[in-house]
Amino acid sequence: MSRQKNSENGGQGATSRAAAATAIFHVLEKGESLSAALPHATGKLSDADKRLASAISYGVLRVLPSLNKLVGAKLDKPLKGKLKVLHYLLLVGAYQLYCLRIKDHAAVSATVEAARILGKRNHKGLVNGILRQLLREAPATDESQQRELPVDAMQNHPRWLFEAIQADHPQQASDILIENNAHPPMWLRVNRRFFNRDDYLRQLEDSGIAAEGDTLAGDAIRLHSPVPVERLPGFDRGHASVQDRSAQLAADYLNVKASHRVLDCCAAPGGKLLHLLERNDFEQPVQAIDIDAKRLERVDENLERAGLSAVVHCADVAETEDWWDGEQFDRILLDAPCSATGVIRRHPDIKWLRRAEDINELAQLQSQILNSLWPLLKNGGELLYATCSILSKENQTQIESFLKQQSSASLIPIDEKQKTLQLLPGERNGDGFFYARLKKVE
Ligand SMILES: C[S@@+](CC[C@H](N)C(=O)[O-])C[C@H]1O[C@@H](n2cnc3c(N)ncnc32)[C@H](O)[C@@H]1O
Repeated sequence: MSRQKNSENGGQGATSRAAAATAIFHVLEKGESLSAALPHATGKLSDADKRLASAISYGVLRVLPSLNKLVGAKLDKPLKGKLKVLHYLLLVGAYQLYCLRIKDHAAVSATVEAARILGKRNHKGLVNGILRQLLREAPATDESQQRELPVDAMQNHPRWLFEAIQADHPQQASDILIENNAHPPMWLRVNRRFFNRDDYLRQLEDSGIAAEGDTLAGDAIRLHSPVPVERLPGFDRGHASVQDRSAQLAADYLNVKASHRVLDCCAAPGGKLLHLLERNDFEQPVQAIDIDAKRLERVDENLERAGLSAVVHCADVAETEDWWDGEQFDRILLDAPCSATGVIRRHPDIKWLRRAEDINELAQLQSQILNSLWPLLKNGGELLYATCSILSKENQTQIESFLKQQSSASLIPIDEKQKTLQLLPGERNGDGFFYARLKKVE
């Protein structure tokens, strides 16, 4: 893996290295997601330091085994207990030396100083010694300080996941593993209420942001390089939102009309809900449900930013008696809880947080939710089942067994070639996603 461009000179910024080590510690030792651990770890840091801490922690989790091997070989004995955070700080140091364009001396001094911030002043010598050993053994090859981290895409996945991907996608497995370690592009969704996509592309061009539209997802724009959202024209007024192109296809496949009574299950943080509302003036409010009150706050924020509204319930969607008023729906979007194995390039922590046994449990939960929702659909109505998984147990196999159980369910093919749609990570530059369109027949 070659180095990412990074403008930070690293002369200061020990706090960002300490924050990255702390966030990684919380993911790997406490089982927190990186998106939850980072805000805690970075707290009051400057925006630039937050960005650096984020880039380092995401990067370390992408190539964790490669870094563990590199650093582990330099330690006389493993760092355990209260010293474990130092192990993660060493990974943070090694990641900078191998994968970021930060001058060696700046990366080393900021990382050594971070040991003090982490309360390990007595171990500054250890951190310094190991990072300098790494520098000696792998001198940078040219003026750009290029140094290659030996990365084996398979090795950078847990074995169970490698085997599951291999079993479900034997032809594409090695491409999937490589994509999972890549940096994902930034996709936008243009709000049709304000602009068509060509207008917004022109605004981006005027702002010096290079971008292009997707051929299938009509509102999707891919930026050639990611930018902070504040740079996006009209972002604070809801003119555009960040959403992967694969996720944007839900708004097409749900096949809604303004007259429809629509239910969005598992709706937080509201990406697909907002897309539906941006495109349609529904005659009745869309109902949106999620079990997670904290994540539902994001739905409220997103609705407010876009000046749109929906009826939002905090409930377990499978416990329909707790929230359903008894009137059936024309359309149901079920964006089911899943392994998220299609979005590993965006959330590399998934590789280390998920366990093999989670997949069967998730498949059972998805089946339970599907079966609980089916009676809520009108005859002739449609349910769109979606996951950001690439594993068959949650996708094709799940839908096949549902169709066997529910005689009133039939599949509407995605197009003339495919009954359901399994997108793999990186396909058309998008995330891994699955869609099945189910219709209720009498
Ligand atoms: C893939 S995310 C949904 C993303 C969302 N549809 C969007 O487009 O922004 C899955 C959601 O399912 C929710 N969830 C999980 N189990 C649930 C349940 N039993 N009832 C309701 N929501 C659930 C989670 O809280 C999570 O927000």
